Amino acid sequence: MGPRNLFLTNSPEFSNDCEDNPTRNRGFSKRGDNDLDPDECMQRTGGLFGYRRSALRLSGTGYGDTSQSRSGSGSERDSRKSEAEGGESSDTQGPKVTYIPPPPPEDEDSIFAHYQTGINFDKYDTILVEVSGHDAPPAILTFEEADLCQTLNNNIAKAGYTKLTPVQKYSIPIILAGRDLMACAQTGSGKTAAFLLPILAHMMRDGITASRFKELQEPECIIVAPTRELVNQIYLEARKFSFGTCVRAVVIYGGTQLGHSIRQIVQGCNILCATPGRLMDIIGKEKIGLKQIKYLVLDEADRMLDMGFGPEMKKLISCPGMPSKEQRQTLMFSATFPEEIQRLAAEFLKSNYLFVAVGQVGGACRDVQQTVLQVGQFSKREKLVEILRNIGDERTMVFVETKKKADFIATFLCQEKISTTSIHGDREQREREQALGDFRCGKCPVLVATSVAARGLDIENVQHVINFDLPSTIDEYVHRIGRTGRCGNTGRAISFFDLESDNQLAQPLVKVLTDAQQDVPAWLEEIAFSTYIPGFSGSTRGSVFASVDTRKGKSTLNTAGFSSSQAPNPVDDESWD
Ligand SMILES: Nc1ncnc2c1ncn2[C@@H]1O[C@H](COP(=O)(O)OP(=O)(O)OP(=O)(O)O)[C@@H](O)[C@H]1O
Repeated sequence: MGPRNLFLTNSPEFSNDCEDNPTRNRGFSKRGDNDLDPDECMQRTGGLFGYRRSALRLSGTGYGDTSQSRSGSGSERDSRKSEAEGGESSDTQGPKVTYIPPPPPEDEDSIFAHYQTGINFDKYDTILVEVSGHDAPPAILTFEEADLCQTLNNNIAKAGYTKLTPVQKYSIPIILAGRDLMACAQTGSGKTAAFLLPILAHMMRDGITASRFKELQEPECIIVAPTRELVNQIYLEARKFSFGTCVRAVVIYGGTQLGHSIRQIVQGCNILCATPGRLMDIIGKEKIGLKQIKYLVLDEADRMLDMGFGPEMKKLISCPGMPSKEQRQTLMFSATFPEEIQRLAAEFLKSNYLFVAVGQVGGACRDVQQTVLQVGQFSKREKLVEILRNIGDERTMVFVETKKKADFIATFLCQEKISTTSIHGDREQREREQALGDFRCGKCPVLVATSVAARGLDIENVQHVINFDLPSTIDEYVHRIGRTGRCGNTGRAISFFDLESDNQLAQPLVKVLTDAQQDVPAWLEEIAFSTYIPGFSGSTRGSVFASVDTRKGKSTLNTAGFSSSQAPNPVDDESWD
């Protein structure tokens, strides 16, 4: 039997993958003493199905050293959603995790390495911005107006930032004014610096003293995000902007040795970047005290508050010592913010929080050229290979729906002599980081990923995103395609639309394409029309596509400070609502 046949027999296209209930897998598990990767726990506890190795053996497939060795780190059960999470929940049973991530490079050039803004960076200025809530401070137009300290200004310059992005123009003065904030801005438009810079400015103003070794550290700021790779990225940004200051940022996440996390913390910790599971474990071990918390940041906030992570976040804000919402500043950022999640968020925020929406809430980045192709399940692999051969060596992320399929497609592409690696929740953390590293440096220009890589990851030069499988929600689609077209650069997204399984997504997809001024195929419009649900607000399968702050009293401005009635609206306002 040739390799192709081998794959056919293993093919998820022919198998009936188990689909888990997303809530069953995550966020509700117990915690104890041992050092178990919460993510793996999630998969184990997810199903009362025990701990098994994947049936898909990859040895001898040519998938090579960039590939997945099956590590026994996860269960074979693939879940459409649990995986997405890439998730972190917490639990503490299972084998001891010994992985210690290599320390990031310490030299200044590496710390400040950055990629260039793209040709459309200046177009950000024309995007409409809505600010809702009372007494919002005016936007700033330049970094100088923010009046940050000299060290921060130096770091901003070394990072290559010369001009503020819209979300930064509005969020920085709001945070500097001490207000709570929910901010929604398109993917790749600089939300990370929008919260890091004003927090650091406050810390400098308050005269933070150098942290020292203590068994119990009391950070001033906690930043949580849904995936390990994302918190690590946020940490690297925090380290960059705090360079040369007394502020010490620390990162902790699942899949790494707990002892290593503790050692990082006890050396001093002002800003703690963490995935929820590891954070709660560390708090439980009394290595982190919450009394000094002044800033709580939820990045990818809609994800952090949904059914998967929401309970964990609630536990966090009710932990002993955590200052009440009146006593701390709570900041939430995302590119998508479904209305029902906005309502949940109110529990975390002061009642006078401000809401900043840059462009259409939940809208796709306009710098991404989106194409939707009708491709049936059985033609997808052939089409993928055809597209990848045309693309050549340009960096491409291929999203699939399940972990098993990620393994399968990555292996298949390697067999087709397309240098590929993969990232998903069943891979060991070491392998995940290796895969990301190989993709970042171009060693493997194709990264096959589940939704674990959909949010937040900022990788230079990703020119293409291919949705081999469309995700189950439109918000997920927006995040996935946002891995390209970042910071004013252009990118392309190609999505395979399967008439057998994707029709529910047609209507919100047409809306996202239209809002981003993309061509909408006639066949897709027809499907959207035939599946039209009156009153439907744009999303599918449980998530609602928000278009506004759920509260009243908004004012609409563009980044130059014009009201919406004064400024030309570049967006077709037609709504499915
Ligand atoms: N003012 C700026 N000038 C130049 N580059 C910037 C500026 N602000 C941010 N960047 C760069 O733009 C890239 C994207 O920023 P960031 O990752 O914060 O986007 P994001 O809005 O959080 O995206 P996502 O929604 O995908 O999480 C990063 O490489 C960042 O360093």
